[in-house]
Amino acid sequence: MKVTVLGAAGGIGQALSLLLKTQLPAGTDLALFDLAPVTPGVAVDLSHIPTSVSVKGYGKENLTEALAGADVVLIPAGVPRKPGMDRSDLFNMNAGIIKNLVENIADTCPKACIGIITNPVNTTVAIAAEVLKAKGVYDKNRLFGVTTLDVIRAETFVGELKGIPVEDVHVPVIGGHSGTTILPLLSQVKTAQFTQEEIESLTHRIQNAGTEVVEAKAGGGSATLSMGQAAARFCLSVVKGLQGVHVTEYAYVEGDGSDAQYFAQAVVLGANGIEEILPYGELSDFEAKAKADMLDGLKKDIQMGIDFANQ
Ligand SMILES: NC(=O)C1=CN([C@@H]2O[C@H](COP(=O)(O)OP(=O)(O)OC[C@H]3O[C@@H](n4cnc5c(N)ncnc54)[C@H](O)[C@@H]3O)[C@@H](O)[C@H]2O)C=CC1
Ligand SMILES: O=C([O-])CC(=O)C(=O)O
Repeated sequence: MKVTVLGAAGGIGQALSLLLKTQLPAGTDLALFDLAPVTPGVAVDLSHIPTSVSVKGYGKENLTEALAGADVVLIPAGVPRKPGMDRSDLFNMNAGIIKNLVENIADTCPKACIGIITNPVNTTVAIAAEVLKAKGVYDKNRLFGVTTLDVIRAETFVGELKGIPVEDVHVPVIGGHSGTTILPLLSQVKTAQFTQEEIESLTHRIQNAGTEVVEAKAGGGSATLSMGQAAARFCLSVVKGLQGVHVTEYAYVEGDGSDAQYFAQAVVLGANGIEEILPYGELSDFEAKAKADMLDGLKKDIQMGIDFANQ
């Protein structure tokens, strides 16, 4: 098994790589690629941790080697937000980075499962899909926008509010990964009941949790540590799936298109990536209205990615 991280020297990349070095199954090769000159040093640093995961760093001339034989590629390469910006403001900087990196994946490891972390996820996943299609290697069961952070935040906030252990909290989060496109389904939480006021304030907090971190970091970037944890959890689940153990995670994927072409929902991961997309079940009136109100925006985000990739 080989896992490659593109953007491995950044805030997310380093936290993620540390967690993968300590948690991937024994025998896994971990390849770290970034343009930053510190990248080989990050790999040497991690290589001193005594686990049976081998780590190698690759600088900007060695993307092909970093990707060769990869089973899973995680992409946190790109620019993060500063206070006052929306995720969509990152499009101009990050769209081209994703296009270029995914072209290289298509050429070098076209069968890899790809997890896109780079924002705006609503759009960058569409760019990646179009690039893979143009190269004739698109498999919708192997391309994911990583939305695990929305799920772990929702579970943390509900656990805190209700005073219940977070292990006992399960919150589906569907839709996309920005603002109102992030839709937590609090009506489906089995271990807690909410007043309408709590539903509204929790939904708002979950949708704005990224901004909460951006503002608290005061110009020093966005979520990196919680995102490292979220991406590690997502990656470990994909790896488990590839090894034949079915695991369910939420991710932004191409489904049946009944809501939007790409939509975050529960997916069963297996030996070929997505084995099954699970229905999200019945929504409360509040959730149904929130979904109806955000779909146009999500579709526009997706179209922007399609147009960019095909221009
Ligand atoms: N999906 C999600 O839930 C989340 C997504 N993000 C997004 O993740 C991205 C990365 O965030 P951070 O790690 O905080 O940023 P960062 O600036 O700390 O790290 C980004 C890294 O990407 C590298 N990079 C830039 N262009 C590259 C290229 N072409 N190839 C390889 N590496 C390249 C940079 O050298 C840098 O080391 C941002 O777009 C951010 O908005 C952040 C948090 C959550
Ligand atoms: O808010 C941001 O820019 C980073 C992000 O996607 C998140 O923390 O959910």
